[in-house]
Amino acid sequence: MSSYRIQGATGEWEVVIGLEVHAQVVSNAKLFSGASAAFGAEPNQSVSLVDAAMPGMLPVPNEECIRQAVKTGMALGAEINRWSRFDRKNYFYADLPQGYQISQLYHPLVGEGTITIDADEKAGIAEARTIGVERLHVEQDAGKLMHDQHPTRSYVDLNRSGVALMEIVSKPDMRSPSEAGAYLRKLRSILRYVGSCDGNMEEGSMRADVNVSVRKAGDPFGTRTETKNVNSIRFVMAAIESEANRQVDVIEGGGKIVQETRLYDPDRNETRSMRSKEDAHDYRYFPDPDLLPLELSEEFVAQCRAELPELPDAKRARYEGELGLPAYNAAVLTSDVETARWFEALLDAAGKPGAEVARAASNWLISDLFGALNRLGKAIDESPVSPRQGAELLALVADGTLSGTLAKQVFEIMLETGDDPARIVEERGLKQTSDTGAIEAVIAEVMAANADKVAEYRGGKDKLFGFFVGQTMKAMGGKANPGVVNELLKKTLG
Ligand SMILES: Nc1ncnc2c1ncn2[C@@H]1O[C@H](COP(=O)(O)OP(=O)(O)OP(=O)(O)O)[C@@H](O)[C@H]1O
Ligand SMILES: [Mg+2]
Ligand SMILES: [Mg+2]
Repeated sequence: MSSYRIQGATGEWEVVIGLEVHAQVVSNAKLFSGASAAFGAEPNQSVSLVDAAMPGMLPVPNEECIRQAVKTGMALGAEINRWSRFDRKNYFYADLPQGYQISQLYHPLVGEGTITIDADEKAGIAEARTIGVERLHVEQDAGKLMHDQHPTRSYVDLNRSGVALMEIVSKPDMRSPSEAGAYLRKLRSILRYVGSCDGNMEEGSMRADVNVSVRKAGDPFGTRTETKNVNSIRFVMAAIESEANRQVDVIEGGGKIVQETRLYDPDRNETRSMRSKEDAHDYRYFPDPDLLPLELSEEFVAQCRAELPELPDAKRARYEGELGLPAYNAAVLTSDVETARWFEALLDAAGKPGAEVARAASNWLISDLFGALNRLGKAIDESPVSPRQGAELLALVADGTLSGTLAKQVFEIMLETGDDPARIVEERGLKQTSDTGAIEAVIAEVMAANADKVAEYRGGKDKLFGFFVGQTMKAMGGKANPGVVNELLKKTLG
């Protein structure tokens, strides 16, 4: 269990967190209409008669959206309900032309599953934890109101109206802001592996409703508040922290927590009441009469399962086991699907090498390539160096053409010019030399110029060996094979 506690006047408080995540489904068309679901179109350019709720229009479920949700459910290790049903959730708001949202309350598409979060000592997560997922259902998104386009009017953009969302509801299993952060990162990673949601929180394609309550350890759960539509992991963590502290203050001040919807204000780092229980919506849920229940055939379910890619936990275990990578490398390389893809393309280009080369490749990717991408402010799928070029560079190191130092120089030139490493080595004469005659000649010069140090070394000052290596390498412009230099120095110095 997490050791995260809030210190109040009356003792320590435990924080209980449950997250409802809305994830926009990757699909060409919307959940019940053929209009485009793409982000970034001009306002109201992707609106069909169904999305605008014209009278007499009938919804038709988009099989692709259902497929994405089923695959996501499978990736969460959840039960897939072969029979589910759509319900109308009725409420009145200007961004909702139908006057109701088609959702699934009573019979969701996906039942209970789990998400495992890793131990993270720095974040105070002592050991890996399995967080329960209550359900996953599909529903329609609403449109977007714009209040900043005109001094006295609000505009509505219905492009998002009817786009498919997956609502993924966790159990109240998290106990600290860090655990909530880790849960969201892991969920986002899984969604991206499956390809069912791009997980882009800035563009709003993944957002979280944050349910928080506090209690003394061992007590029953307290009353929760729900902070709606938080759009970054950092804000989710901050909202939990501030809301939990607020609740402790209220309770210790003799007050009561009311179950209510709140909003997080990042500028003031506080949550504010949006609507309280008294004016809580009665959504008057009922089965949508325009839609038949969803019945999934065995073939459809089997096909979804067959399409499921290797998922982050399995991939990581394979990297550690089959490829023999250190645990840290395996974790870093699998945490995000683009990185794993790049790494696997690198291994493919290297001809599916054994453990030693795989490890060298993983180290190079994590330190050199990530370092460079960081500097350039680029994501891995925008890397100026391709996996094939990376593999070629690593091969030049493996066959002794390049030393580690030279490889770094060549890599810098690759980043600048986009050229292949072999060509750079050829054109700029950056080859490492193992020519013993040339190296011996340089060693002789170095020893002549440092006769005093040679005497000290021979008198027992072993530490000086590194000095001679350094001098020799420097005199050879970094191009000598360090193995050969070491060997020859040992022989010559005695
Ligand atoms: N005492 C509690 N403290 C913190 N979180 C809780 C507590 N009880 C329930 N939760 C969490 O609150 C969330 C409830 O979500 P759910 O979708 O079931 O209902 P809802 O919020 O009432 O409905 P809506 O989808 O309309 O917002 C879940 O994530 C659950 O884990
Ligand atoms: Mg909910
Ligand atoms: Mg809710």
